[in-house]
Amino acid sequence: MTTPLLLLQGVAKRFTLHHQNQLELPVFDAVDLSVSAGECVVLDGASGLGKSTLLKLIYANYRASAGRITVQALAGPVDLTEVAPRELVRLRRDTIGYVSQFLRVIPRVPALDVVAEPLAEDAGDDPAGIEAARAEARRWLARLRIPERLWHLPPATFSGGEQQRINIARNMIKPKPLLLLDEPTASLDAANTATVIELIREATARGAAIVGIFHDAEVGAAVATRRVNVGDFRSTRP
Ligand SMILES: Nc1ncnc2c1ncn2[C@@H]1O[C@H](COP(=O)(O)OP(=O)(O)OP(=O)(O)O)[C@@H](O)[C@H]1O
Repeated sequence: MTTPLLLLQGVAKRFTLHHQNQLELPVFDAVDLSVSAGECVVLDGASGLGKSTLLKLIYANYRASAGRITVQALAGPVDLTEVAPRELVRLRRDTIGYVSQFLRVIPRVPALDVVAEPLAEDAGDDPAGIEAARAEARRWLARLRIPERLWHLPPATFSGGEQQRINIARNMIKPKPLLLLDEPTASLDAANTATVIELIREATARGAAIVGIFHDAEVGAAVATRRVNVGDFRSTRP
């Protein structure tokens, strides 16, 4: 059996609401989940059950209240529940990708460079590497149908769907072993949704492990290799 790329063992999550007399809001009692290379696990469950919370735990945006979250990084396994900040930055650069619904706009940086940045960063000062990163960014922008006249403008004024496509390109351009997708097609039209389905399938085909949330049932069905209901990880319903 191959080692899973991502392994959650007994993961619990409670939020403590400090402005409400330290009220405890339990979300997960015990999450046990293993995801291997080439799998696309689609998270199901009614609104508020904890789908986004689970992705944020895996991305280490949220701290688990108990349990272990192990990811296979280049240098070996890492427990995300006790990772140091500097190691987390490295993991997010090389191992864990996260596509949220919204682009965090970087003022004054043109779309082409926003998309090229993850590859350009690895190229350092090597001009050929930087040009290769920008060439790859052009391919992603074209594939996601961003009109060429927008490539040299900062995405702050782009439409919701255009910003979402820039976000997808930026976060998928560098192939990473683990990819977390939080409704990547929420604002996209049919043609671009179809392209994103292709991109997700290509990522699983190259061996990425993917965990995703898709409110569009057709998209979820098109990409899932397995479905998991997050309601199974809690004893109480909200
Ligand atoms: N930062 C937070 N502080 C307090 N409570 C939170 C926080 N983040 C999420 N929650 C609570 O955790 C529960 C799960 O929220 P989450 O966003 O993960 O649900 P979801 O299944 O993704 O919902 P939806 O499908 O509506 O997006 C909700 O009750 C929510 O209010």
